[in-house]
Amino acid sequence: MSLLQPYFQQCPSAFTSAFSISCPSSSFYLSVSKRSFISCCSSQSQTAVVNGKIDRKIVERDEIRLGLPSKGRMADDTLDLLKDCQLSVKQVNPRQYVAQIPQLSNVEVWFQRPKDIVRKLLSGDLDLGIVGLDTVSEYGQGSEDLIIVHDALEYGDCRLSLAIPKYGIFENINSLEELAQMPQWTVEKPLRVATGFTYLGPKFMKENGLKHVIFSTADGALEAAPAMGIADAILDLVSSGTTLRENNLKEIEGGVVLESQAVLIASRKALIRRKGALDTTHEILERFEAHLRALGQFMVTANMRGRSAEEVAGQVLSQPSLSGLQGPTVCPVFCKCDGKVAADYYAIVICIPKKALYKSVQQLRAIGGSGVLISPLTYIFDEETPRWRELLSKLGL
Ligand SMILES: Nc1ncnc2c1ncn2[C@@H]1O[C@H](COP(=O)(O)OP(=O)(O)OP(=O)(O)O)[C@@H](O)[C@H]1O
Ligand SMILES: O=P(O)(O)OC[C@H]1O[C@H](OP(=O)(O)OP(=O)(O)O)[C@H](O)[C@@H]1O
Ligand SMILES: [Mg+2]
Repeated sequence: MSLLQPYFQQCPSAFTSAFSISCPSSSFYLSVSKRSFISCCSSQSQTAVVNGKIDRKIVERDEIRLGLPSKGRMADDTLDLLKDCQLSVKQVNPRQYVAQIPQLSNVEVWFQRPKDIVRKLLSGDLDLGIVGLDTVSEYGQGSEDLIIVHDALEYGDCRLSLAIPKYGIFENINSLEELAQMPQWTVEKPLRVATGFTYLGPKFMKENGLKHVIFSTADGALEAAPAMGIADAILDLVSSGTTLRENNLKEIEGGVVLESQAVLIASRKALIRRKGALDTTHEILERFEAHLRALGQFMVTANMRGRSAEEVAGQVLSQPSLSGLQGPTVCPVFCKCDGKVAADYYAIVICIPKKALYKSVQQLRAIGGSGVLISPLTYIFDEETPRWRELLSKLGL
């Protein structure tokens, strides 16, 4: 029953109809239906039952609502990303939960806890949001109304991973398979897993054939549960691994449920039905893509001797790390020799991946490049981002 507690507290009236508990032959699984999340939220949407299905009408409003994490480790990085994309959020004071982005006049920012962002997207109270993929997967429960618009915002990296003690009966257990085969787990005495992920946890165990498992919830400091004797294993987020190490716990092969980072998500209904939502999403997506793409690249200019622009371009393209985004830009550099204006060398401009910086400089030198200048890039706008095409196709547009 403890698993139900957090949801029950928020939503007592929805309790009986919203939750389903099933006890497959020898295990205990709990699932919380998608609808329960909808009914748990104080929705502004209007609900009707059409052909036995809930049809949620979209409530008219002029603003597009973007949910951002109000606290925790995602909050500052999210504001930094928006700022880097020239979308600074103007919040009058930190305790005010609504804010504006002057560059996007039709957008209203609402600061919420990450899990509430997902719940409010499902209920129609938000249109767009930024949270970790772990939160979307846990609280979105595969809802078709949630669309991942950008799946890699390059911060908030972590993984949802199963961990067990390094000591005692687990000393020689190093994989999920070995854990599943331990004779200790029976119907009467199942493997006890402490987690905040009560949807993804049971789903993962079921998919991996672990039969005798029981879950309990806790909101934080889960790593203490095995040493306290409350649980045998934990399922929690890991990034550096320090918390696990400091608590004598280890991850196991096959025990990663999900790799997560920050993502931009949207409500499908809002994108399709709310005026301006798709255009705003396009602009935010383009800005994110342009900024994140530029983060990984340097702009390189260099001088090269050659008889023609084609000859110089040919030399540059002969080097594997110098092909640039679409090939090199080659410009003649003119000088006056013996009274005649002529181009005897060329300036080249290319983008190179930051990872290949030194290799690229070596290759440029090898083909006679000199005066190599490296500058950071702020944005790379392509003709059209692949993610925008993907979004349109997910929406059937
Ligand atoms: N150790 C970590 N390293 C990197 N990212 C993390 C880590 N832990 C959590 N995250 C990411 O940050 C998100 C928010 O985590 P945070 O702990 O700030 O909030 P929360 O625990 O979900 O909120 P609350 O404690 O109010 O329920 C997580 O959903 C995950 O995507
Ligand atoms: O692998 P590490 O880098 O050590 O990070 C892992 C820890 O980070 C998260 O907790 P958080 O710090 O968010 O505290 P919380 O338990 O209050 O959520 C997570 O729940 C782990 O406890
Ligand atoms: Mg946390």
